[in-house]
Amino acid sequence: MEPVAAAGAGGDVSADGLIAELLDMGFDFDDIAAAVGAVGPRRAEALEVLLGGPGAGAGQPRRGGGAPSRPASSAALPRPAGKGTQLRNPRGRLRQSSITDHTTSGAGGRNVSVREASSSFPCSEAPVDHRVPVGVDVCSKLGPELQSLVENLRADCSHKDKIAAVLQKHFGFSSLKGFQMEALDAWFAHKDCLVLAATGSGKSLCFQIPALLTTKIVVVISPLISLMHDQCLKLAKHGISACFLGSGQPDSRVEGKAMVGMYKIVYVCPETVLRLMEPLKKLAEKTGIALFAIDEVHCVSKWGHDFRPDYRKLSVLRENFSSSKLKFLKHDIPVIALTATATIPVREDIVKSLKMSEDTKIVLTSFFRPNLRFSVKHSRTSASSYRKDFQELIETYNASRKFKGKEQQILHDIDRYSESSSYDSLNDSASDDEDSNIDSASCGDKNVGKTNIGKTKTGMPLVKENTENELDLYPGVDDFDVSCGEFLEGSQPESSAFPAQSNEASLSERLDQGPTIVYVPTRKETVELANFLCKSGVRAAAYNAKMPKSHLRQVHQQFHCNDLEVVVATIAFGMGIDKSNVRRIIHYGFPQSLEAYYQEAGRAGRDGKLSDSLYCNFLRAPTLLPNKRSEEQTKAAYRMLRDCFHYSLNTSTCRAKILVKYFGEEFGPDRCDMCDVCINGPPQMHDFKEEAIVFMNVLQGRSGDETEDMMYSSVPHYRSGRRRFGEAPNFRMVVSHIREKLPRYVTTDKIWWQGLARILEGMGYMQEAGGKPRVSIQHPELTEDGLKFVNSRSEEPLYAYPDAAMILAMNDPRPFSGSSEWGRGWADPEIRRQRLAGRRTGRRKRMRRSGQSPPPTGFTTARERLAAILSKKRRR
Ligand SMILES: Nc1ncnc2c1ncn2[C@@H]1O[C@H](COP(=O)(O)OP(=O)(O)OP(=O)(O)O)[C@@H](O)[C@H]1O
Ligand SMILES: [Mg+2]
Repeated sequence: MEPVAAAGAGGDVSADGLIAELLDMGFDFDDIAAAVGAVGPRRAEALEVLLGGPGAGAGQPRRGGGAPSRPASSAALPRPAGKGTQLRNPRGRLRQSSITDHTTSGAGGRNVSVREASSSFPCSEAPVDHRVPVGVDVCSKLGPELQSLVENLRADCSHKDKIAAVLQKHFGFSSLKGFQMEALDAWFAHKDCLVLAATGSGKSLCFQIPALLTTKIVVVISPLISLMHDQCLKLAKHGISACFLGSGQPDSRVEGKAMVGMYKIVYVCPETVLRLMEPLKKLAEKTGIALFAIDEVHCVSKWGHDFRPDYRKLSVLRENFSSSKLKFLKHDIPVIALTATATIPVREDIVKSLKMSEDTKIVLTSFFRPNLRFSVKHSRTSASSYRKDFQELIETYNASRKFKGKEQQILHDIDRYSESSSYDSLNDSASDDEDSNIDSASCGDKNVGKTNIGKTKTGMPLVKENTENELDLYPGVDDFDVSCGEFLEGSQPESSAFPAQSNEASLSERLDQGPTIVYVPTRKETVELANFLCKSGVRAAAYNAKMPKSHLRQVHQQFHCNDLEVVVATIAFGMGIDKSNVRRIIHYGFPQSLEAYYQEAGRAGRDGKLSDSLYCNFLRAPTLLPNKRSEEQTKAAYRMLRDCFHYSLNTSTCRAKILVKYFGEEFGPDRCDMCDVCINGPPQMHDFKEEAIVFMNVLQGRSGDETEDMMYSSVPHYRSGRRRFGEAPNFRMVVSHIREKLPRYVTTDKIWWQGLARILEGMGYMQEAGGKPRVSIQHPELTEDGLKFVNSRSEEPLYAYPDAAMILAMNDPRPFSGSSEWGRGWADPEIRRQRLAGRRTGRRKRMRRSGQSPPPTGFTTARERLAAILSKKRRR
């Protein structure tokens, strides 16, 4: 609403400012309208009128000594949308009355316009004033600008009353958050809106409330079945009818019912919405569609962390549901797009790809989550040193138990899944994010057995294909999707949606620290780690997209009922999951981007209480999970992975600051005072000049002299002369060379030098040869600036903070065994035997992976194996 300028000389504030101010002071709106109408936007005089001071005449003082009282006229104010205003539809469900002309364009809506809403403020009932003759409409005394202002304000008050009523009735909240109100304002104004707000901030209400304010339907596009399921269950608990549609929905009646407007909120996966264009047009004409909401909209962008090609096609919504295309529409059906994880380029991509209107309202809130405590734990152990890495977590849960460490029942047959999951290499986990896998597979081969996991129904052995089909096929009433296909208001009482709800109190007492989600990169690890935790006495379960839906449903329910202490999951258990008391998120292995990390970390502390987000760093550069990507996307994916790696190694900048900055936000306080970096403080800065010069010299083909003076000695450049390392020296070779040639660096291992390379890369002195995308430099090469620096022989120091890997390397120096020592080792028969055994194991593993049968075992030497092969041949 545009502010109306102060009217006339002596006006001390704008009219709307004054009205807002007086409303804040507690005066009644009609009284204010009368007063401002009479004296204009002058604070002192309007107050005089309101307080019945000199010249107020018959004006009734409203503020007495206490709180302002509601005048008699307030009886005529529009009532919140309670039972009285609800209309019964033919099917007997309660429907909310309309409040704006959002309801007028669809045939099913009741026509209540802004004017009609405002007409429930009878201006003639304004308090009597000597300047306002009895019986004269106050509004008619106002100028046209003030009149429209007053009407808008009245409509606004009406909206707010109705919103407050549905908010309280359905969700039990007393008020909307600022950003939620802004998004609703955009909807009232028929505008498209992009909402960028922190995880757990309450974005869902921005599209759920409109469904309750009109007779129309809200269509929500969501990427994950688990997420749609979660939200439908919640809505049912709040008495709001909802359903979800997708290829996993075998009950075609649900879709039919949804398309004739039987559910207030219809969740659809993107593929399905593209198929349903014509039925949706009919729905828009007959019942009306209030809003299209595209949740987790970062999936639209190729540059986001979770690109879904079908999301990109959702521009059809803006193209097809506009008043220019559908003549029965008075306004375009607004599109609201929501996410917590969009960097600035991703935001631009979203608006462009969805063809959102030019006047799209951008609602942006801080990404900072003040109750999340970020920290990184560095470990040199392998990712499977569960005992060491999870001891603390096990103790946390076992501390309050009577029988400490008692093995817990495993939710699923762990051996069965270990067997099937042994096929799950890192490669397979890439598709874990696609819950649609579950979706589509469930409609697949109906011949596959229902319960037999070890063998198929036909007795076929458990091979990868069978396992995958079988794991995803659980048709029947017990099916994950079927049972949550439709949620009628009140049809899913709290207890039936979450059967163990009644146990919550006692269980939550025991779970004094709340549940934990551990994210691991592969499906195999979900099972292995869950197994380990169960055996250590923790109530844990695995969750990944390839598990049976009945299992996934059980995990969901038990997690929500606090029956589970730990869920070990892949990214399939990420986006949108809303459980208030999750206290700890542990990333055991690298996420693929900081967006994914922030998204998953955002599952914690949604009740506002202090929660931990711990990240385990194994000091190895993470690898990119295979996926279909263009060259450009691969580069972007590497960049995201590198940002993630650098975040974990950072020792000097507040972690919350890095995260919000990543999303383009300036972090006001500069530090969160909670993360490990803020608490421990940065390490001491170090002058890396000497090491940098040695490293850069060696890169240039200089052999690296033992004396400080020779640091700059001009040994022939490897490109022009000795070509010691070939065109692109390998990092390991460079480091071995330094360690061999310069005794003072003999205990300084590769991870330290990699840290130095990161510092030099950050300064623009070093890069990966050939510009290849890498997470960590493997073939270091000096840039122009690097060459200038090393040749300048400047006396300037090179101060920097050592990163986490460098600190760990300094605290835990590793002895160096050069190639000469390796050669000497062969002379020792025991070392030789061990090395040969190691080689054999490696070869056997490689062969098994590539599907070949490994050579027979039981031979200790190659000679024995050869003899066995020869005798076999002879026998033939
Ligand atoms: N106005 C409000 N007052 C109090 N609590 C609220 C309000 N709005 C939402 N919430 C609560 O905030 C929690 C998170 O809401 P929601 O799931 O919509 O978050 P989100 O922003 O979509 O998060 P994510 O990005 O993780 O999907 C819910 O449990 C909800 O009940
Ligand atoms: Mg959400």
